[in-house]
Amino acid sequence: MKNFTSFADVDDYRVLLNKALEIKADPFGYQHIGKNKTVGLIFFNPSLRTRLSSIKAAYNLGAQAWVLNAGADSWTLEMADGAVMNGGTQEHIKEAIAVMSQYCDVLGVRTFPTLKDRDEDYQEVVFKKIMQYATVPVISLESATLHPLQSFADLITVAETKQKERVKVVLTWAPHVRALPQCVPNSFCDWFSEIDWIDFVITHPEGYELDPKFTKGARIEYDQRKALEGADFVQAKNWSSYKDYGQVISNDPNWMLTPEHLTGSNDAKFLHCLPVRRNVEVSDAILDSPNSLIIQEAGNRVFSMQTVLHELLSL
Ligand SMILES: NCCC[C@H](NC(=O)CCC(=O)O)C(=O)O
Ligand SMILES: NC(=O)OP(=O)(O)O
Repeated sequence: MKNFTSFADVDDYRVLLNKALEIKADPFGYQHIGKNKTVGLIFFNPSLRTRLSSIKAAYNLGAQAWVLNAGADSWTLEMADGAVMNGGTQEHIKEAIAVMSQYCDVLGVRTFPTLKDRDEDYQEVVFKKIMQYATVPVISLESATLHPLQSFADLITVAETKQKERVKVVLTWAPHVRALPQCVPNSFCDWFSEIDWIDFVITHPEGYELDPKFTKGARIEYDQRKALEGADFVQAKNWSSYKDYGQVISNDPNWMLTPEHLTGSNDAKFLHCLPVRRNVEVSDAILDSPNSLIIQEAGNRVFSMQTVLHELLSL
């Protein structure tokens, strides 16, 4: 693994997953890996989990971490090649990333989608530019289209919780008050459609189909109840339309997950990447039930990041 930006960067998920479970069992057992190493973290949008779990992961490995909130903490960055910088932008991303690469051994980057220009978002224009100018390995802390550290943490959570060999995992769309990115569901599909011991089903209202590049032929069931039948795990998440890009084309409140929705499931355990809008996406009764894995899942963000850092700092 040279960088960590999607499932495709992982040589063998089984090896990575086993490493994560090993690291979780002995979090401080690999401190030689991070000795005298620095993890750089740059955020172009807000974060609670990714920021703090990344710092904790670096600490567990014996490395130091610094964080830059681009725009807020630094100069206003120019993204366009060939720009005449006589306006509001003060420093070009070209120098900024090259300079930050001087100050770390691995660089974590969070970008964001425009939700306006699908081509620009899905070509990962900003993220690719950063990768081009970085001289150290790059980790996606969530890009315009993917959130691999989240999906890896979700996989760790399912793997350590499941009670039987094969499990059914359902990704369900949920209502929301805003138009949200497709990163988390895209990434969940990118990872979970590849796991040989998972029967993976996606459910959403018609019109919310995700990019087939990420769903990779996974079963789509438009009837939410039917999709949830026999489910062992359910991950709820809102996303805006890919087809009618960035739009909220429908927002049926009946899609909000409640215990009643799960009566046909196999006592399904509940996942959500967080932050979650209570009683809009999911009811309190689900979030606060013993079947809710959301805090354990967020805890596993430390171990997904620590495992990835372990790989990239060992290069
Ligand atoms: N980093 C994890 C996901 C963050 C983001 N959620 C949000 O923006 C929620 C904001 C709100 O609830 O207003 C998303 O869905 O992609
Ligand atoms: N799940 C997640 O990535 O959360 P943050 O946006 O708070 O980092």
